[in-house]
Amino acid sequence: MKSTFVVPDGLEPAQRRSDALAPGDRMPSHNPMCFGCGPDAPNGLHLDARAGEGMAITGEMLVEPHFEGGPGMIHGGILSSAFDEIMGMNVMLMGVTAVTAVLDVDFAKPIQLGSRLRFSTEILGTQRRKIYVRAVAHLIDGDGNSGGDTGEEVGGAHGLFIIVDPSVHFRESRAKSQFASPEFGA
Ligand SMILES: CCCCC/C=C\C/C=C\C/C=C\C/C=C\CCCC(=O)SCCNC(=O)CCNC(=O)[C@H](O)C(C)(C)COP(=O)(O)OP(=O)(O)OC[C@H]1O[C@@H](n2cnc3c(N)ncnc32)[C@H](O)[C@@H]1OP(=O)(O)O
Repeated sequence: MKSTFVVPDGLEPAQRRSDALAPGDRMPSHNPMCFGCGPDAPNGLHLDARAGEGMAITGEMLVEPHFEGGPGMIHGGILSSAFDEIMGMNVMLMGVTAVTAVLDVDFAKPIQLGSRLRFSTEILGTQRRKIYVRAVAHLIDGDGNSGGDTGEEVGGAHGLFIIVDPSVHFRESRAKSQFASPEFGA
């Protein structure tokens, strides 16, 4: 994978929260209408994410016909959104609220509509409020074999997430959401 994103040396290891989900458990959606993970978002990605070992998680999604960019191909913004979402969900393992400051995506290979993608993502470490995350996307083979990253690697990403106080960060916007829960300052 090619990237110009710089991960600083000397990161602190990220700490998994004591009550984090067990490996293999489905990661809950943080908002039913979230474009990335919300089950009720009508045109959303419907990413299905599972907790992994350590500071890692995995996720899967189907490249639906309405995710088209070039003829028969996924739109680059859709793949970017999927990386943003899956890395954001990864940060949930730490039990903090963080927002994306930088998203760096390597569109390594074309991805056709109808493909199934498997994401693997891991928190690399932290530095004060900064959380560095790395992800890769593989095709799942046509037999539905999602047990491992056996398919072709088609993309990669880095994310820099910044820990925020949700009661401050979402103070003005949360009234616009039907689903803002108390931790967002409701
Ligand atoms: C879809 C939205 C979901 C939101 C989720 C939130 C909570 C949900 C709960 C659970 C989450 C579960 C799943 C999440 C799923 C998906 C996640 C998607 C996340 C998003 O999609 S979210 C939307 C896009 N996102 C934004 O809407 C952010 C707009 N933005 C800002 O709100 C500010 O910009 C902020 C807060 C980022 C920083 O502002 P600030 O004032 O708090 O902090 P400050 O500037 O002091 O930076 C502190 C340190 O970060 C370094 N730093 C900052 N920016 C940098 C950059 N660009 N490059 C390199 N370093 C940077 C500084 O250099 C300093 O570093 P140092 O410690 O070394 O000094």
